[in-house]
Amino acid sequence: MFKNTISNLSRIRQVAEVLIRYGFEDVVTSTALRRLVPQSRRRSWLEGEQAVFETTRWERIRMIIEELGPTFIKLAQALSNRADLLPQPLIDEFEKLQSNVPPFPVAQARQIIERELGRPLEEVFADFEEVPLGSASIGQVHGARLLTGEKVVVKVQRPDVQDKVRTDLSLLHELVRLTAGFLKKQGLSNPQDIVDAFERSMTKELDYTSEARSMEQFRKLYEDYDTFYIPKPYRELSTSCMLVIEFVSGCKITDKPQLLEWGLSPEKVAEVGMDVYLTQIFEFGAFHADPHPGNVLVRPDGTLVLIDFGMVGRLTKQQKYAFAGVFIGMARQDARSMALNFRRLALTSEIPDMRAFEADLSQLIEDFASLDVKEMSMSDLADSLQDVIYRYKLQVPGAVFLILRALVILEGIGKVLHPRFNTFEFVRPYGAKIIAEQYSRENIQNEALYTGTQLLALLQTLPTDVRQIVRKISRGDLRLRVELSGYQLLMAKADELVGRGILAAITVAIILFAGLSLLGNYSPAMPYYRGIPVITWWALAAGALLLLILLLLGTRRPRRRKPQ
Ligand SMILES: Nc1ncnc2c1ncn2[C@@H]1O[C@H](COP(=O)(O)OP(=O)(O)OP(=O)(O)O)[C@@H](O)[C@H]1O
Repeated sequence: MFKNTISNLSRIRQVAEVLIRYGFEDVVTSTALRRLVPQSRRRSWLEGEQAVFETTRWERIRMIIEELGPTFIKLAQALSNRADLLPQPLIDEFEKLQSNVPPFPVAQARQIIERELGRPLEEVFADFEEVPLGSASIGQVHGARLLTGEKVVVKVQRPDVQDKVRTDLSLLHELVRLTAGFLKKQGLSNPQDIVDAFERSMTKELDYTSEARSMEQFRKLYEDYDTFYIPKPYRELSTSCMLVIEFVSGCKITDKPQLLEWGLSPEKVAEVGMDVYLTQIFEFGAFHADPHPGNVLVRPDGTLVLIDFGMVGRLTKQQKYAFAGVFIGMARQDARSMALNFRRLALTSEIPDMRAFEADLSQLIEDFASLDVKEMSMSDLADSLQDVIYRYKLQVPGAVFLILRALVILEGIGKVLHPRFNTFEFVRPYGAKIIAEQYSRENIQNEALYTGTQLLALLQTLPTDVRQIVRKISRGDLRLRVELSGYQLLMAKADELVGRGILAAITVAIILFAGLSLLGNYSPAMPYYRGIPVITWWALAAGALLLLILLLLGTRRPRRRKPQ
């Protein structure tokens, strides 16, 4: 506890120092510097960081995040598709956030490897490359060769990264708690949920055994594919902060000159890439969530290789059908079906104003229908769908955002390889497949079996439950406690409705009685009718009519309001 507080405090100091160094405003005032920075360090900051002051505010925010380390970099990357929350120039900067950060010394990497293996490095590896192949915010990757001769890569986590991320996450939780009111006003109603989800994904990314498990799962799913390969993890040499994987050689998928030199068709490579991804999303419901070009390699024989399974998205079968249903609804220009599938997809199925929601989806369909297929872009569609999700505060599974982001990245890759690349042409056949799968005999049987099992469970417990109730009734000690939420409101409403009903009944009776009697029997010569002056009957009828109008106005339905 004490240790936590101390590390939190020292991290707060570090964060504050970085913020002050880069300045909150476009110019760092010398007064602010004088007050906050000791004389000895003031000059070096001003001289050493001169370039900082020539940058824009958005660039400076990106630099601050880069300097604050892995947690903030990953958070900014996760927020880089929230166009509803962040200004576009900041999103552009966040997209530049490179995972390439300077490597840490190889001596430290060796130390970590030996600690994790529990023996000297030479007892496992015949060679170990000193210069890393890549280094990112969480770890770095070294090439190596096992004593058995196999070429491998060793992914080693940065020293203390787990502690640092834990401290940052606790700071983030605290920050969100303190600013919840402000964030709510900015339209972010569930910041704590966002941080929770982020914490879950960071925790997974920090556990390399979870990455190894995902690789094994995907290797199994794709074992029959000869156009696609996933390298093998060496589980016996891996721990939560060190991962040994089979080495694969290949070029980046976007390296068109290299593909052409190998005699491969870039268009074909793009097709295979898209196919592999769409099967992950629409068939397996589990997908590699970070398909940036550095993670998708191509071998000289054209086989596609995916590396880095640190972030994997998953959809349940029902979520998968609902997600596909949104796309199918759109392709069929059916806003209602799109809306219903969105509702199935949302974790809370409440959509306050379904009609307005459907109207907005109709508009979205119209906007896209007016485009030529060539003009359609996945990134525009992803923006529009995300906009609808945020506007109606739909709590859709996080995997949905990951899919949209992955499809946008893939579209970018496709366009590099194939000038006329169109994501929608690839997605279309999957729609038909999904419909066929959803209504397959097997699925219907499974659904029926599930419902049947539920029913059976109910029938099994029913006789006992009924017997118990009957016994209580016969003993006279059955008590019912009914709790209704909004009971008071309900009763007040009921009172009001009963009052209105009686009034309406009386009014209608008077109108009928007075009106019909008068119309049937009235003659101008008649001063009285049934012993009452005719003028009184007229007054009664007019009063009743007025009452009826008032009643009708009172029961008028409130006007539908569009959510903001
Ligand atoms: N199995 C492999 N075979 C060959 N090279 C690899 C392999 N795995 C990783 N690399 C190299 O190491 C680099 C970093 O690997 P990886 O993407 O797994 O690490 P990371 O820390 O998650 O990085 P990032 O966040 O940038 O994706 C890759 O870009 C690639 O050059």
